[in-house]
Amino acid sequence: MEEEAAEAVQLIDGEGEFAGDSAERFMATAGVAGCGLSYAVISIMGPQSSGKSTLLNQLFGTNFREMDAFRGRSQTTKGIWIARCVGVEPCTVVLDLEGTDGRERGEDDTAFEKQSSLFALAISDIVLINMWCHDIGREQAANKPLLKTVFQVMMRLFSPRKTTLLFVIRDKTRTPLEHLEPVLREDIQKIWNSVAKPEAHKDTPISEFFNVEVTALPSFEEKEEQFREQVQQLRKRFANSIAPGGLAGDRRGVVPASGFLFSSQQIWKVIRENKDLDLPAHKVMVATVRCDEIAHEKFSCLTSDAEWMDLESAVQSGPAPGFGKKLGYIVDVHMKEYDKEAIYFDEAVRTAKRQLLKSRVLNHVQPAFQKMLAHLRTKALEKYKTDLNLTLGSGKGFAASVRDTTESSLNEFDQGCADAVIKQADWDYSKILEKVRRDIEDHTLSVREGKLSELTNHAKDKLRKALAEPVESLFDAAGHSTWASIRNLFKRETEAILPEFRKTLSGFEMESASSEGTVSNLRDYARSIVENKAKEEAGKVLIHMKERFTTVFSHDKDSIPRVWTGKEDVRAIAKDARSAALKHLSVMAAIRWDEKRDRIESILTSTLLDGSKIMEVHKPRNHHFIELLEQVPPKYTLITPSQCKSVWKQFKSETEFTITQAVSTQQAHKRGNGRLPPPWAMVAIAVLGFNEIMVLLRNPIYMFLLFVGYLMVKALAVQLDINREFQNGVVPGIISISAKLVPTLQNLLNKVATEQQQHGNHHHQEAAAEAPQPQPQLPPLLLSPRSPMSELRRQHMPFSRVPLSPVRKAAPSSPSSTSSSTVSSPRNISEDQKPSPTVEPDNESNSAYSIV
Ligand SMILES: Nc1nc2c(ncn2[C@@H]2O[C@H](COP(=O)(O)OP(=O)(O)OP(=O)(O)O)[C@@H](O)[C@H]2O)c(=O)[nH]1
Repeated sequence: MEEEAAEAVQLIDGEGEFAGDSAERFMATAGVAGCGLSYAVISIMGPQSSGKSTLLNQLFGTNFREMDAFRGRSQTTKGIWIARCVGVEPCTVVLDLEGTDGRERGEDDTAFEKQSSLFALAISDIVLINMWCHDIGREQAANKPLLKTVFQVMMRLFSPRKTTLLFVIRDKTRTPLEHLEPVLREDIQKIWNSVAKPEAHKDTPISEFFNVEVTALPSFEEKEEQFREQVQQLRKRFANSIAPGGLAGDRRGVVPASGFLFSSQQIWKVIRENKDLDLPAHKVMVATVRCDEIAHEKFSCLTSDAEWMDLESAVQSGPAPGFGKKLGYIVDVHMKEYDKEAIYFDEAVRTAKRQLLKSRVLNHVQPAFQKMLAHLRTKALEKYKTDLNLTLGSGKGFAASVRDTTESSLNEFDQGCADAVIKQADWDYSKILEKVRRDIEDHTLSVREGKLSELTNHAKDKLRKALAEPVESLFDAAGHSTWASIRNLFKRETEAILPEFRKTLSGFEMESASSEGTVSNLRDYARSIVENKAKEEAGKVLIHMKERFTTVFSHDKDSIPRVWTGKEDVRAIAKDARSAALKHLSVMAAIRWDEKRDRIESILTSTLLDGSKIMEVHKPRNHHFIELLEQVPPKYTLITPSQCKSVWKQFKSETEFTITQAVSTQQAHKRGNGRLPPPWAMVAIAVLGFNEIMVLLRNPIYMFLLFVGYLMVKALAVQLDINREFQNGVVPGIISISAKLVPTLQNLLNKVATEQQQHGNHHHQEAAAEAPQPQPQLPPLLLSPRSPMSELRRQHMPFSRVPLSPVRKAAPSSPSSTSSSTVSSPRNISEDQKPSPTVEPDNESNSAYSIV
């Protein structure tokens, strides 16, 4: 089917300017750009008004402007025009050149002719040379200068393409073509020979550069019918012209269709600047520019690709499933597009440009890949944390759990990375794999540290519970076997706890040195519990010594508080009590981890206890203390020999008064029991009071009243439960009794007759003075370090009737009345003051000092 005539547009205007805009429009509408290499370019040159446009329009269905036959011969075609042939396959474009030797430009203006001829030769596969039949063989033929120009400019093309020159003889005569053609070819050869050629092409035949074809047409004006018929015949030769054997079958150096316009423009530019036209270099240049353009276009397509934009935004918020597959596909699509369009350009150029495009594309998409890896990294670490917790929770060993969980997390990460990479890139994710490995290691370390410290703390707690309180109890009851018991306790508990700890540690698969080091640290900790407790107790040694002294001194063998009746051997008791205190001191003096027997107690006894025979402490002999120092390493010394001495001195001074009190109480008791008037007084009382005694004896009423009074007092004492009231202290006792006295009395009096009540009261007062006193109780014979000595003396003096309070008092801020000690604690302790019976010593006695 015949297509509509294609619009011809101007490619180069009459001024020699390249009409880029209209040419681009032509390329777009004619659809030439997408033809690849499958297109042909034909141009026609020849004298002005030789019917070139007419021939093209008839031959290719174009609409080049033709001269109106009735207006005379003048130039109608200015510059170069272009149109797509209609109905010629493959795609064929044809260029109509301005006629040569035209009068329009003047005789001398041949520059444009040369330039347009060179241009046509450079870009065309087939060049039609239009010539009048009558010019053949003529010396002054119009086409001779044209041919000369063609051949001359051909020499300016480096590595010229092989072009088909189709001579179209117009207005053929009766002379057959077979006779005309040899003449023409002879003319052509002559002209070729006459053209100055470079040395390299001096002997090159014309056939090297040109395929020369000849055809002849009858006159369009006179034999139009025949003209049309023969044109149709000629048209057939242009079908599949580029196929082997076709008119342009052996053409060379074709520029791909998409680069045709740019190539033409550049060639025209070079020609206009009168520079040498290096076609191979030009071809590379065209390829470079076009491949760049194609690559740029494909890159833009990729960046605005909807699928890519979706993927990119998806990966911002989390790992995108199928990332590598999707991205690989997107990249592939655009790279294939590039390949498709750039395929006909110079291979080296297009490959290089492809590489550049690929790098640019990969650089563009790589941040998304990195983002994907970052998500995978986070995911792997989270998975590791969760899985490790679960595995540890299932009771598996720590090291085994770490090993298994690390492997599965890293495998998953590796798989994720492998899915995220694309085949077009050789992205290396080993570094991030290394980072994940480090993340896992860091987390493992922190968990391991936490678990180990948890285990260690747990074991420490157990040791503390097992050792601290029992050790304290052992020190409270310090004696010969205290340190042996402590050692036994230590051994038993550490042997129970440490192996269990070691077994738990085995799950961590530590190096044996490290594991043993941890166990050893724990053993040291256990020792430190004992040692610290020993130091703590050593700080309170004075208090304990005094407690020990009091326990022994103030209580008998059955732990019953002593009543100092005068029969007791205070000296022996005091010595026992001091000996007990000294024993405590000797236990607390040093830490004994080894079972070797030491002489600390015997040295202390000989230097402190035995060395203080009378009244004052003798200075211990130095060699004893030196021996003591040698017995104990400094780190195990709790109380140094000099501190022992000082503590002992303080202890003695603070217990001295207790002994004095005991002696005083004994003397008072003795006096109290033996207080009878002298015999002469008794005789005088009997003689002088004989009458009163007799009156009393003779009057039964007096006897009766006396008896009733006694009963009343007794009843009151029972009712008020005086002993119990005084157990809470003297002042509370007095207050309580005075509050209860009146109601009790009233209660009693209600039972007795009114008259007898008055007598009863009178007798009660008398009887109360003589009523048997409750069992006398001794005051506590302890000196509190916070009680001033004068106060204690006042409380224990015979004229003081107020019994000491048995209440335990804590007085942390109470100043000590004693001299300073090198042992730190005794200033702030509380002291037990056990309930003691009151005592009524008659007078002071200094004889106690003979014992101290
Ligand atoms: N004698 C003769 N005249 C022809 C033939 N073909 C066309 N013409 C006439 O020649 C004149 C010029 O025709 P064009 O086709 O415009 O010639 P042209 O070579 O394109 O002219 P320019 O483009 O101006 O150089 C017209 O008047 C045509 O009628 C032909 O085969 N023989």
